[in-house]
Amino acid sequence: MPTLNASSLAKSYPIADGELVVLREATLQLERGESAAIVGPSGSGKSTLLSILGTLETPSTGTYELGGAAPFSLSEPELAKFRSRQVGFIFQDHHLLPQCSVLENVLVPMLADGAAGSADVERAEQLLDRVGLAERRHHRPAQLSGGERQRAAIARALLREPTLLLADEPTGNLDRHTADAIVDLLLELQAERNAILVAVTHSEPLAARLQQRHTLNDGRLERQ
Ligand SMILES: Nc1ncnc2c1ncn2[C@@H]1O[C@H](COP(=O)(O)OP(=O)(O)OP(=O)(O)O)[C@@H](O)[C@H]1O
Repeated sequence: MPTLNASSLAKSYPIADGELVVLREATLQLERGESAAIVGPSGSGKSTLLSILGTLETPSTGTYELGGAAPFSLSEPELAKFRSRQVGFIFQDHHLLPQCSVLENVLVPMLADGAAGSADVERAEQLLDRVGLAERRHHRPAQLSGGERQRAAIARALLREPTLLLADEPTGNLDRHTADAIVDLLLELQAERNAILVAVTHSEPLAARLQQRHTLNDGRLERQ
């Protein structure tokens, strides 16, 4: 069984005169260490698929297993713990908390289990060192450049050594040079940790560097 095993995922939302079908058929299988790009036109369901893989949304039909577990059969509190341990999220807009320092932001994934301990702080500091932000750990996100904020977001996503890294347009707000450096860093860290990476992107340079390429068209996912 592959580590990530998504089979015939579909998602629809109720609307006034029936239902809106956003995802019709998405099947995706990835082993640890593998990466996939999800490309497709705006509104084709890419973010919806990513939300299901990240267990933030439940599919209407289909099955999903990650690391041998079936997350959608867990209770809500168990699912929240599963998600914080197994999935790291990187968004286009970094989603860092503006009132917290970079170090505090990197520790946010520990909050699902209560407070962060001294070993967590040590790991967060090592990660910040690894992403080149050691000197910036007590700064607020507003004091960082766009590329530095994305480095902090990558460190946060990796803190719990998740099985799955999900990235939604991770280079969307960056210039080409900064974007290339962020992709380099992301792929290096993914390889070091043997994690799965799934990235939704309109960026051809990013998609070209991932192993699998899938296109979503009108809610149907096809491997190319
Ligand atoms: N909670 C919701 N309720 C109703 N419709 C929704 C909901 N979430 C998404 N949709 C609709 O589902 C469709 C697909 O949205 P989604 O954000 O997954 O597309 P996308 O491919 O990621 O688009 P983009 O590239 O523009 O971000 C859109 O028409 C959107 O309006």
